[in-house]
Amino acid sequence: MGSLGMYSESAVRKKSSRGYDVPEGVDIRGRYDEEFARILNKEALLFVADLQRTFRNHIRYSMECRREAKRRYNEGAVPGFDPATKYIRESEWTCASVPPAVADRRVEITGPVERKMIINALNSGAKVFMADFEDALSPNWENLMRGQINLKDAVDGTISFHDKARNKVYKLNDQTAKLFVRPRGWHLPEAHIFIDGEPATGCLVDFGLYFFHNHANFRRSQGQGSGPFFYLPKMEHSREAKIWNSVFERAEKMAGIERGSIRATVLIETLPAVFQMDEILYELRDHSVGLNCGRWDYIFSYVKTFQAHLDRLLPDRVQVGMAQHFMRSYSDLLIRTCHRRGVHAMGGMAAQIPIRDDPKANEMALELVRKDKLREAKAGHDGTWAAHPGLIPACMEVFTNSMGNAPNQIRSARRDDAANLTEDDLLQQPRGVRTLEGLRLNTRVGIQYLAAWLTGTGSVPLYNLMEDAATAEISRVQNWQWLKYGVELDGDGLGVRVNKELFARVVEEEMERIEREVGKEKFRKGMYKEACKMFTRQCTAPTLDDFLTLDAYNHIVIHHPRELSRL
Ligand SMILES: CC(=O)SCCNC(=O)CCNC(=O)[C@H](O)C(C)(C)COP(=O)(O)OP(=O)(O)OC[C@H]1O[C@@H](n2cnc3c(N)ncnc32)[C@H](O)[C@@H]1OP(=O)(O)O
Ligand SMILES: O=CC(=O)O
Ligand SMILES: [Mg+2]
Repeated sequence: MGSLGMYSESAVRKKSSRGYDVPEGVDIRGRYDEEFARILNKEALLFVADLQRTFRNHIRYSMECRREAKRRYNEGAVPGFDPATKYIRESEWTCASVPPAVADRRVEITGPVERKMIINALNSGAKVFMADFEDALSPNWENLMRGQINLKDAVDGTISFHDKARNKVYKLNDQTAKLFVRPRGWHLPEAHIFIDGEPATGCLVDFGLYFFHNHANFRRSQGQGSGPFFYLPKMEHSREAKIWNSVFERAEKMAGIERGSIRATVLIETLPAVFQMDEILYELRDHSVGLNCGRWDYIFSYVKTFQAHLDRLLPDRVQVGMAQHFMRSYSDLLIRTCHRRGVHAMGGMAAQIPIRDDPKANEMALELVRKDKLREAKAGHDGTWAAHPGLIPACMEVFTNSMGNAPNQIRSARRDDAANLTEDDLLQQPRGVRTLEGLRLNTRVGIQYLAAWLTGTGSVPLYNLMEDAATAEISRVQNWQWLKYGVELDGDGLGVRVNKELFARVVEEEMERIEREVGKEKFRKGMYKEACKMFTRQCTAPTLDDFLTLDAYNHIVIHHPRELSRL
């Protein structure tokens, strides 16, 4: 448990906030629950408030810089390497050595912080489980607070789950995966916790509460003396990594643990960040365990960054794979950068999941996953992601065949050849066609994903693929761009220009198809109509919303006493 020594007496003064016992300046507007109150105790809230107060101006400035960069890209600029930080890219330095507890990360499973899934993931045979508050989670109050409770029980080793329908009890095995936690991105507020009259920053809430309650137990039971471990999403610049580094240092100081105990893997999943990989590792050099190719957000970011560049339109979403030159270049440069700096270069997520009712289709899906993992292992990645426990044996086999008994390829796959990759390689426009069927699929997937998200589910199987916030974003921004610029699509061999009338017809027809596919009852009870309205607005808006989940978030914020609230 943390010490309160660094905070003043007045700051810990007791004040009631809708039943919660809170420090001065903190207001909890989410539903009261006795179990939540154990997570939201005064000391933990004080720690979160301290992080918020210390870093809020830095965060605000970083978000302003994002807006400024967007303005430049929209005026025709393209991202590139920063001449001012050439010395960081060109000088020789390494990150702190990899903690033994996480030397071998050949397969990592990911999933939302849902109770049964946490147990299944920790028992899955993967080396690491990334518990997700981000792409895979709909961040409503219940999910977030239950997620914190679940993680605490997981770290304590006491987590269990009784599936009453199947009369099955879930418990942890003796051997479990190592836990990493992914807090939300910098852009998302937490509107159920106000600090000094403003919504808290979502990721500081996720990180702060998890760290406060678990650092000691984690280091004892999981980290072999180091940790806790994190994944950091959606950064666009090393200044954002610098904030995380300072957050970690402050947390270590509060906990009285050695500097460099906390370790994090940064997802390189925005286009600007690929030009900042050395700089990001440099800022986090005492706290880093590598980088990861977050390919889905990366594709989303390519469209978003080039939203106003008509000469850089993407083909249909299904055609933008890792074999495209710009994607392969990104993965190769990430491997080279990480290995030069002595840390893991993690691969990403293949979208295929097991198909239970069709063995032939299942084998084809597995084969696609194997092929993707083989490319990653041969390229020099140290491990990869799996979306489902059923994929772990295949991923494990591919990486073990490639790496043998070595825990990783940090020393053996230097990939110095990738040092020659240029800005042009990283930005090369992907090849492929844009089709009416692509517009239809984007629409069908986007609406169904949003409908699930609004009802509390952040990752879903759709058409035998995993869909989450990152994959759904591609559907949204691609539709927006095609509509905005009246792009010509291939519609069964005929050129069809996208406009509002065509899109309205596509939306109507795809809604009918969704209703047929999910059944009338589920369609009526679900939030498909609300999702359709939201998705349509986002695709037809005059300016592109930065994130799908920012608008949608307003619809899942519930303040107590019960009232729907808009930020
Ligand atoms: C772009 C990115 O950011 S990728 C990372 C973020 N995305 C994710 O993490 C997605 C994680 N995966 C998932 O959420 C799920 O696998 C889905 C939604 C894609 C598919 O879910 P379902 O259709 O419910 O899977 P299915 O019915 O086959 O599940 C079978 C069993 O596996 C379990 N399972 C499935 N996926 C996972 C997982 N990722 N972690 C742990 N357990 C899982 C289920 O809980 C179920 O357990 P049970 O048999 O004990 O009841
Ligand atoms: O977070 C992972 C991604 O692909 O996006
Ligand atoms: Mg992502």
